[in-house]
Amino acid sequence: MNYPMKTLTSSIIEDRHSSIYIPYQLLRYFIKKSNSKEETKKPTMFSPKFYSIFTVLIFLLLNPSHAQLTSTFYSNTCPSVSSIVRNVVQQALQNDPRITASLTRLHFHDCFVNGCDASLLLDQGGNITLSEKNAVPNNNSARGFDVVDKIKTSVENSCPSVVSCADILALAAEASVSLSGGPSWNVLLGRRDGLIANQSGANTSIPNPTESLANVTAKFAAVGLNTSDLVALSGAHTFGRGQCRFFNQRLFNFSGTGKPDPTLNSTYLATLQQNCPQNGSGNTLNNLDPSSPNNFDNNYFKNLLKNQGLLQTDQELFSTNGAATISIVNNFASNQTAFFEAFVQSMINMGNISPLIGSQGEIRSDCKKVNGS
Ligand code: HEM
Ligand SMILES: [Ca+2]
Repeated sequence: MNYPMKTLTSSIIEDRHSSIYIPYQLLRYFIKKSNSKEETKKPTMFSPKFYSIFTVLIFLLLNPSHAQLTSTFYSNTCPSVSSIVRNVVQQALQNDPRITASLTRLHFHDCFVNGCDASLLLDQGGNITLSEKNAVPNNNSARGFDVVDKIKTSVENSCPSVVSCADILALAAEASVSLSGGPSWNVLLGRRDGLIANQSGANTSIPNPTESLANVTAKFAAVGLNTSDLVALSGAHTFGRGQCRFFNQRLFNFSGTGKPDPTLNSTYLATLQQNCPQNGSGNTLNNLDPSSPNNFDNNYFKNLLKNQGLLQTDQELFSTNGAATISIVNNFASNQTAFFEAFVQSMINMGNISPLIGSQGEIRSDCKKVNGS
């Protein structure tokens, strides 16, 4: 399935956050000024008006801050990058049914910290004193780094020093979703790799699974994502696993009540209590979507309607009184196409979080370390 980009030009320049908003307003000002005069002469060469418009246009062309990610970024330098990435993910999937989920999560954990700059992939050592890999949300949890390295090697073999690790994470997420039965889309590319990691940023910016909907919403808002993005992207919990330690606070003594979380379906609760006994290993794995654990579909939302969300933050999307997220969950539960379309748009939104572009950062040759270190 392909999702054509919306009529971009008008929406982009009307968008106050767009880097070309200010020059656009300037241009409007000059046009208004010229229209307000009784006789509207066309600007001729060497007239002051011509220079004003000319200056604005030159500014637009030269201002690097309006450069953006594009789906054609590697069409000349690495035209088959998408299929190279896809092939390696497909290979890995043959031995590990979970890998597509794990790779999708890596892009999320990268983008929420310093933007989508592959900061997550840097190993601790040398100038990297505190890696993101060792941050609480990632340590003994984030996985798939070995497959990212395989993808990078395969891409470097065809197109050395051209494709960033940040773009590889975005491409791997798309390949993962579509190989698991979800939508396909044109990934926007042109990100460059950062030179630093931000462990404390990872600890604070990535939502944790026991916080309130208000908190999670605020953490999404902090990176420019709204409530619809939150619900759509949470739908990624349609595949992959969660360890007991991330939700066992719900099972026996929820918030000091001495009882389980009341928004847990009783049959589902019994299964989870059995799989995650008190004083058992917190590392035992559970399917995030018990109804279709490896398929990218809208069952995640159907589960929420039945009080079968695994994480507290999952169930909160549907069970928080009066929340704006409830109607979105209902819509996605009843309409998989609506979910897929929203998911694609929100993945693009997430992939656009403060990318490094132009001459910022670098193209790492090894995703685990900054070049020359
Ligand atoms: C809304 C806030 C979110 C919270 C609190 C959250 C939390 C978690 C937690 C605790 C796990 C289990 C990790 C483990 O047991 O090791 C998990 C797994 C996962 N998350 Fe999220 N997540 C959120 C949003 C997202 C988003 C936006 C995506 C992607 C777009 C995503 C994709 C995944 C995937 C695919 C897995 C399974 C990974 C695997 O099996 O390796 N999550 N998440
Ligand atoms: Ca599923």
